[in-house]
Amino acid sequence: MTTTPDPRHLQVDLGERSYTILIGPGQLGTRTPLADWLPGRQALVVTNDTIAPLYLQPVLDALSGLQVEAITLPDGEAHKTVASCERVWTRLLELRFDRSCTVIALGGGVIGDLAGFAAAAYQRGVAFVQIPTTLLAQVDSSVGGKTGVNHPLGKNMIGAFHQPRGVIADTDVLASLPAREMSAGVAEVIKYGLIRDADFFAWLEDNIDALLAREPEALAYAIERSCANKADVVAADEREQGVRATLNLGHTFGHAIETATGYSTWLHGEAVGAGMAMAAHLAEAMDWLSATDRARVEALIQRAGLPLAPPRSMTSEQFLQLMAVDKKAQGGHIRLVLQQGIGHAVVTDAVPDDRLRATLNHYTDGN
Ligand SMILES: NC(=O)c1ccc[n+]([C@@H]2O[C@H](COP(=O)([O-])OP(=O)(O)OC[C@H]3O[C@@H](n4cnc5c(N)ncnc54)[C@H](O)[C@@H]3O)[C@@H](O)[C@H]2O)c1
Ligand SMILES: O=C(O)C(=O)C[C@@H](O)[C@H](O)[C@H](O)COP(=O)(O)O
Ligand SMILES: [Zn+2]
Repeated sequence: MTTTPDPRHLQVDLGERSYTILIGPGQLGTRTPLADWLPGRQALVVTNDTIAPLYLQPVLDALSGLQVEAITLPDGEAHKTVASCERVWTRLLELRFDRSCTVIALGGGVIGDLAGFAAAAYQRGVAFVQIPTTLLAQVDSSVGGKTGVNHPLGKNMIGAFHQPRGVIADTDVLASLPAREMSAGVAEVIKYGLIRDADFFAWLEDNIDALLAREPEALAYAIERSCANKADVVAADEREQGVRATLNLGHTFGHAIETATGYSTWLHGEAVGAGMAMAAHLAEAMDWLSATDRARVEALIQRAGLPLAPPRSMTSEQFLQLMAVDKKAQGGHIRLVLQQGIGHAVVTDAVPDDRLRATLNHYTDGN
C-alpha cells in the first residue's frame, strides 16, 4: 500500500482570521480539508482548457456528494479580463448558486487572480479556495488575497483584496509544467531572497539547478520558504499600506513590459525577472547595491533562465508613461521598490528623475 506523506502546514495569520496553506505531494484528490473549507454544499471550480484534462477530475471526485460544477476558460494571460469574470458570474447565476457557495480556483496565477475577483464580487463576496498548479501560483499568487484582472491600459488594475479559505499546493502537479513556466515561477522565489531573506538567496545560488530540475526536496523547501516569507509580509500589512509593497520588487518595470506587449508574449515571471535586473541597475546607481551584489543578482536571474533586459521595442517614454499608472504611484509620481543590499528592500520616492531615466536609457539604447 502506498501512503501519501503528511503535507506541510503553514498558517497565514490575519488577526481575527487565519487560513492554512498545505504543501506536499498527493494532495489533489483528498477530501479533507478541502470539503471542510466550504461553508455550504455548492462549489464552482474555475479552471482552463490546459489544466482541466489534467487535474479537474480528482478535484471533482474529492468533493463527491456535494453540488460541484466546473467552468473551463481559455488559457492565457490575455484572458485575465472582466469578460472572463462575467462568464464565471453568468455560470454562478445560471446554477442559482447562493451566498453560501464557494469558488475554487484550479490553475496558475491567471485563474487564481480572476476566480478570486469573481468570488469577491459575486453577491458582494463568497468563499474562495485556491488550488495552485504552477510554481508561481504555489509560491506567490495563491497566498495573500490580491485578486483581479488586467485592463488594456494597465496590469491588475481592476481587483479586490479577498483572502482564500485555504490553499492546497500539490507539488505533484508541477511535473507537467513546461520548463519556461518553472523559470517564471523561480523569478518570484528569487524575489523573496532579494527583499527579505539573504540566507534564502544564498541557498538559491547553491540549489537553483536542483530547483529547476524539480528535485522534490529543493522544490518543497523553496515553496515552503517562499510561502513563509509571503505569509509574514501579508500578516504584517494585508492591504499594502506599507511593507507589502516590497513584494512588488521588479514589478513596476515588469508590469510596464507586460502591458506594452499586450499580455501575450512575455510571461509575468519573465517580466519580473527583467524588472528585478533593471531595479538592481538603478539600486547600484543609487549606491544602495554594490557592483558585486548586482552581479550576483544578475547571475541568479540568468541561471534561472530568465531575461535580464526588457524587449528592444520598448522606449524610455513608454516605460515612464506605463510606470506612472502603477498602483504604487502617488499623484503621478512613480514610487519604486529598490534593494538596499541583498535581503533588504524599501519602497522609495527618492529616486531622482534623471537617475531613473539613465537606467531606462541604458535598457532602451536611449530610445
Ligand atoms: N495575486 C498575486 O499575489 C499574484 C502574484 C504573482 C503573480 N500574479 C499573477 O499571476 C499570473 C501569472 O501566473 P502563472 O505564472 O501561474 O501563469 P498562468 O496562470 O498563465 O499559468 C501558466 C501556464 O501554465 C499552464 N499550467 C498551469 N498549471 C499547469 C500544470 N500543472 N501543468 C501544465 N501546465 C500548467 C497554464 O494553463 C498556463 O498556460 C499573472 O497574471 C500575475 O499577474 C498574482
Ligand atoms: O502579493 C503581493 O502583494 C504582490 O505584489 C505579489 C506580486 O508578485 C504580484 O504580481 C501581484 O499581483 C502584484 O500586485 P499589484 O498590486 O502590483 O498589481
Ligand atoms: Zn508577481
